[in-house]
Amino acid sequence: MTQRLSVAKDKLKFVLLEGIHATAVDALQADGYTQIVTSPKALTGDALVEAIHDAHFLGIRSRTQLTAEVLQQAPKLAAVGCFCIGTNQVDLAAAMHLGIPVFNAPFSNTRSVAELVLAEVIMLMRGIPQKNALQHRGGWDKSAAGSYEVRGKTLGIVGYGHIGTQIGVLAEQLGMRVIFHDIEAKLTLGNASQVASLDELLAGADVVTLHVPELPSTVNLIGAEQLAKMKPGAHLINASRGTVVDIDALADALERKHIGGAAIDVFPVEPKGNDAVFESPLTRFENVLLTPHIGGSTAEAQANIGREVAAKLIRYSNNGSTVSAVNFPEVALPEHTGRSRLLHIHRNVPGVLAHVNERFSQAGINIAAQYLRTNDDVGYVVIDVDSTTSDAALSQLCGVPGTIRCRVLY
Ligand SMILES: NC(=O)C1=CN([C@@H]2O[C@H](COP(=O)(O)OP(=O)(O)OC[C@H]3O[C@@H](n4cnc5c(N)ncnc54)[C@H](O)[C@@H]3O)[C@@H](O)[C@H]2O)C=CC1
Ligand SMILES: O=C(O)C(=O)COP(=O)(O)O
Repeated sequence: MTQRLSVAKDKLKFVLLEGIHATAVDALQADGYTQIVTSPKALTGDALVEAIHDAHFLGIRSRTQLTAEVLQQAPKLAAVGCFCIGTNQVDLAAAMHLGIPVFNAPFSNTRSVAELVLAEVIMLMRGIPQKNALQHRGGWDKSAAGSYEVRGKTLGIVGYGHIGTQIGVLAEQLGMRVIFHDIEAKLTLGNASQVASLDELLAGADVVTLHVPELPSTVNLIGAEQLAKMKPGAHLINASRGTVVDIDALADALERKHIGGAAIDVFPVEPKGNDAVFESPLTRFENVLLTPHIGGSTAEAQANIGREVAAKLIRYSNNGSTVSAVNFPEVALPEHTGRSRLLHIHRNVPGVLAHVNERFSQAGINIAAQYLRTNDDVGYVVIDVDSTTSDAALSQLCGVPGTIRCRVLY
């Protein structure tokens, strides 16, 4: 049956920043959404607030910083889609308290990162970055000195999640020995083995590659102390987040030639756009492969991410489902049942559901179905009622103490 949303699809505004792939626009249009504003750039400050002040849905990638202050200035915002893996650029707690679920694409670009890292392992072990730089200057260094096969060498993976595991599998196919360190006990794939500590990994690996999220606990995870524990001449790869490595300490370790080379894709401060200047203490080292945060930037990954995150925003908009939201109670919902559906987001204080049910009962409103999930801070309840009672139901629902947001979906 045709679903009639209480707000027509052509009244809902989607703002997609940072050059999100056209597959996202295609998916939204195919579902009947017409108000889609796109921008190739990340926005900051007043420009960001101006762009999203009347948006119902917002799509970003890794650069747009959604602070509590910014989110508060987007009163209509119903959900955020991060068209990438990392969600550290969003104040997730603030979004949750404002009743805004945040979705991401947890694995659409993992293969792209894994392939790049694998290529970098080989490039670093062969000393290609410095040979390439020399040759661009007219030099010629045909020599086997400092150049090694990866077969039989040890790859140390820090963070054995979606990306780390794929790299482990691919590296073993090249004949590498794989060890990893993770704060969780993990199912090991292939012949990989989990070592007891970060120190043990650093002491045993010929190449260390980082695949942890940005968290308070991963800031400067690799600093001077950790670099000193790496084998002399070993290589470091970081395609996770810039804050994970102390760049000055890395520059120092490279200067002293304790570290043989590095491949760095992410930086503590990244240029705001392709027309901005890149500055880093690492630019002076020819044995460092520098890339502009393109680990996940392939045609395949971006097209898949566009479809995947757009589908999550569409499902939340059409149906209310929060499955796979990263900051919100996850409620899985059946498709449209021919009744009216009401959404209620509330502070998770005792008695909210009792209040809802008491109010509905007193108003003579029959609840056909009710779905509830809570986390420590917020609750999300979805209620299906007979369509003739939806107005009365909404006014009861919005009067419940602790309400953050309430609306009729259809
Ligand atoms: N350069 C790029 O373009 C891209 C970068 N990324 C970054 O890569 C990160 C990792 O991605 P996934 O593998 O998908 O994440 P994931 O969540 O699947 O895996 C992360 C792993 O790190 C582990 N971990 C967390 N803290 C740790 C610590 N202190 N020490 C050791 N292990 C720790 C977790 O237990 C988990 O197993 C993302 O959070 C994102 O920031 C992701 C995609 C593209
Ligand atoms: O997926 C991620 O977390 C990334 O870092 C990729 O970010 P991007 O979409 O290329 O800005």
